[in-house]
Amino acid sequence: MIKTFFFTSLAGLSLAIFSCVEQPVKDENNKVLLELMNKRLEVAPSVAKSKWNTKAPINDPIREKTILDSVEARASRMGLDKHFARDFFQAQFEAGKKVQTQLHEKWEKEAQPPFDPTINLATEVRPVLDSLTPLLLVELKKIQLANNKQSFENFKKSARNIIHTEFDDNVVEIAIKPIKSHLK
Ligand SMILES: C=C(O[C@@H]1C=C(C(=O)O)C=C[C@H]1O)C(=O)O
Repeated sequence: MIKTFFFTSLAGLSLAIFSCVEQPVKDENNKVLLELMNKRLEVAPSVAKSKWNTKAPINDPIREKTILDSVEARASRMGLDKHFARDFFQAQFEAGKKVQTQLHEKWEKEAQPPFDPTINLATEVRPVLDSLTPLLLVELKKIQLANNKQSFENFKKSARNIIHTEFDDNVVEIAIKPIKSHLK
């Protein structure tokens, strides 16, 4: 009886210690990834403004291909699944383009004149996006390595908490979709 009690308590204690040590580490990984995804989305209004002024199309497949090719090469060097990396970045592009489209539709309705001062896409805006790429890849690698006990549903909840409310649920869903297959 005493022996059973002792072993049950020991098992309970080990479980408590294990969850205290393990869980925050994984949550922290997801938090950093989601914060970076949010930062990337926060650049979209500046991209939208610049394209509104210059009337450039929202979609730029050549620029996307350049980023994706470099992402694949970096992923391979890091031992990160290049298909996962590619899908993830394509999803970030789609989420960002959704934000840009929503803003252009709003400005269309409001007959928004060109913004002043003009923000230069190539020299001021895109470098911010490029600076986030290697940081996102490092966090993706952590997600790939984690033996995920955490469900996609939990990740989705964290995503909604961390990604700012100016980005609607649809934008969040688009951005997190490729993570689904990596969190059981
Ligand atoms: C952000 C831009 O708009 C779109 C989204 C991209 C992105 O999220 O990196 C890249 C190219 C465009 O299709 C851009 O043109 O730089």
